[in-house]
Amino acid sequence: MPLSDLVPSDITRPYVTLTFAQSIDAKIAGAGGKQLILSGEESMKMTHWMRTMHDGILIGIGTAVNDNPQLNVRYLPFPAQNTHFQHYHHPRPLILDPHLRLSPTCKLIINAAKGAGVAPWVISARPPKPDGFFANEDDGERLQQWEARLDALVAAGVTVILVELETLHPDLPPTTSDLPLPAVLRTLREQGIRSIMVEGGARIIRSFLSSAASGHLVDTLIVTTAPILVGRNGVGYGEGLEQVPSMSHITTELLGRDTVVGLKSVS
Ligand SMILES: NC(=O)C1=CN([C@@H]2O[C@H](COP(=O)(O)OP(=O)(O)OC[C@H]3O[C@@H](n4cnc5c(N)ncnc54)[C@H](OP(=O)(O)O)[C@@H]3O)[C@@H](O)[C@H]2O)C=CC1
Ligand SMILES: Nc1nc(O)c(N)c(N[C@@H]2O[C@H](COP(=O)(O)O)[C@@H](O)[C@H]2O)n1
Repeated sequence: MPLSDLVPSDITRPYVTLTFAQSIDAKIAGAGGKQLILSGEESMKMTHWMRTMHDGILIGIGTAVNDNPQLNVRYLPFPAQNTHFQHYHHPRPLILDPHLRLSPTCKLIINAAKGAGVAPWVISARPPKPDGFFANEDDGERLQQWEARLDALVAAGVTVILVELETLHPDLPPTTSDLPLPAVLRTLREQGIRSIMVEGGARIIRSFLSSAASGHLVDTLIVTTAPILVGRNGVGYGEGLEQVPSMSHITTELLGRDTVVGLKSVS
């Protein structure tokens, strides 16, 4: 049963499962962001099962650019015939990409064209208008370049969904180009996405875990820990995490050589 069938239909955001794989020294990638295969065969299968259970799979543009991921369901046994599982559900890839850095030739787009995945949605924000007291001469060019990238992505089959950036006051420019997660989630729910699996990377994990101030945004946290040490040059997500959500333990499972820990939100 898809997870979204368990989610009440009147909530204002999707159900959020935050999940990633880490080394025992809590690194999710190697030096310089090098992608690491941390999960063993069994826990990787678990990740792909979880992908079938969610409407969407959300990553940040840093991961999309660095890993060129596929985010589809590939590592599961062929579904049994004559059951309700005639084929697996691929989640919709959702990329948080304020500056539209996603390449129109990335695997997500190529796969969707071949039917090996679902066309990605990019969530972005229009750069501030180049007028008013705070405008500078680069703004116009920046907006033009962003619009050209928008056209290229749309031509490649990507749906671009826009949210408003946060400002301290309507007359002031945005304080950050990071997309406000409550608005992102609300918009996704309005677009019919009832459950998402957030896979990372480091900045996105940190943003979701720090979101306690804006009301908790993580319902379930599932962390695979592989028996690998990466060392201090690896990419971690814990630095600067001040306010973390209150969560309680659900389960600890050994999958092959990995340990998988599940926590749920305490609201
Ligand atoms: N082991 C694992 O399970 C996983 C590991 N990874 C690894 O993570 C690394 C990538 O992580 P990282 O470089 O941090 O990139 P992320 O994938 O976390 O993307 C971060 C970017 O997303 C954009 N963004 C938009 N809104 C937000 C927001 N609210 N909060 C944070 N970012 C936002 C920004 O783009 P902009 O800069 O354009 O403003 C930001 O730089 C890679 O090395 C990858 O291999 C990734 C996923 C899973
Ligand atoms: N569960 C898990 N284990 C690992 O060892 C990983 N490196 C990741 N990474 C995430 O999966 C994406 C790659 O997905 P595809 O194999 O291309 O479908 C990668 O970008 C990370 O989000 N996850």
